[in-house]
Amino acid sequence: MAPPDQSREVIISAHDVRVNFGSRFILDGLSLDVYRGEILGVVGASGTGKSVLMRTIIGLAPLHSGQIDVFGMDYLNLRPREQQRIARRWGVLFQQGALFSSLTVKQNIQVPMREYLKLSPKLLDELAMLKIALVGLKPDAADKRPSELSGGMIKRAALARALALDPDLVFLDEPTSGLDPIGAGEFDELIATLRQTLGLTVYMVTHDLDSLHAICDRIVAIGEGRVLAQGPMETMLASEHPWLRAYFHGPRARAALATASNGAKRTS
Ligand SMILES: Nc1ncnc2c1ncn2[C@@H]1O[C@H](COP(=O)(O)OP(=O)(O)OP(=O)(O)O)[C@@H](O)[C@H]1O
Repeated sequence: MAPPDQSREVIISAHDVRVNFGSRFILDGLSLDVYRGEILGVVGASGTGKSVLMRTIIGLAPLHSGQIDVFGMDYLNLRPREQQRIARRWGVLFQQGALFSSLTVKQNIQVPMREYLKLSPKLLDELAMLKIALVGLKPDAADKRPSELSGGMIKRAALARALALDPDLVFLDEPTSGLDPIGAGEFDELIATLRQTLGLTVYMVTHDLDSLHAICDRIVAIGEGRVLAQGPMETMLASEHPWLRAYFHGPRARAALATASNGAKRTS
């Protein structure tokens, strides 16, 4: 494994993380670093614990042992008030968006704002409309409920909610799953643009090889409860691990690689 990069600021540092449900350890000695400003892609076979790791980092799944620092703080062992202060510096896009179905897009975006900020209704509306524009939704999406939105619009609305508090860090759980290739490509571009313009650090769980090629600076491959490999795409392509070979050299991977090197449109 590559030595830690001392020259870059570490935003998330996970060390020897173990997470279990009953007698089964999903994560068993996993260590990784996430650097400021990077887009990190987290990959692994289905059920290897990618979502569990993301949820553990943000305190939604119980850590059995190990250490996780976020923004240099041992988040899980802070007092609730300090945890709140840290948590408002990140936004989360859960799988399927996880929007409140009874609320409009605007109201969904305002949920974290109401929790953390004391603002007038007028300002809350203005801020929500700004976020809606930021993620490329039309203003008329504001008053729609999730059931009235397409899959791509739901992802954008969920991203707008993740950005509600101007976070430094966003967690994205399979942001392009369920989108058609064009929609997925546009969503990748949006993430890359937001990283650039807002200076975000992006932690992205994904199965999408096109996304990995198109926008990820580094990739972490998870399996057997730990990190199998981490580094840029070249490191993944050079790995001899059987799962990595199958994943990064299979037919879908070849198509994604061809797409990336031609700068062409995605394949389905
Ligand atoms: N609350 C829970 N209780 C018991 N088992 C759980 C719980 N949450 C997750 N698991 C188990 O942990 C394992 C890892 O789940 P996780 O959702 O992290 O996988 P994943 O790598 O994200 O998979 P996918 O790529 O399919 O989304 C699975 O076997 C899952 O059933």
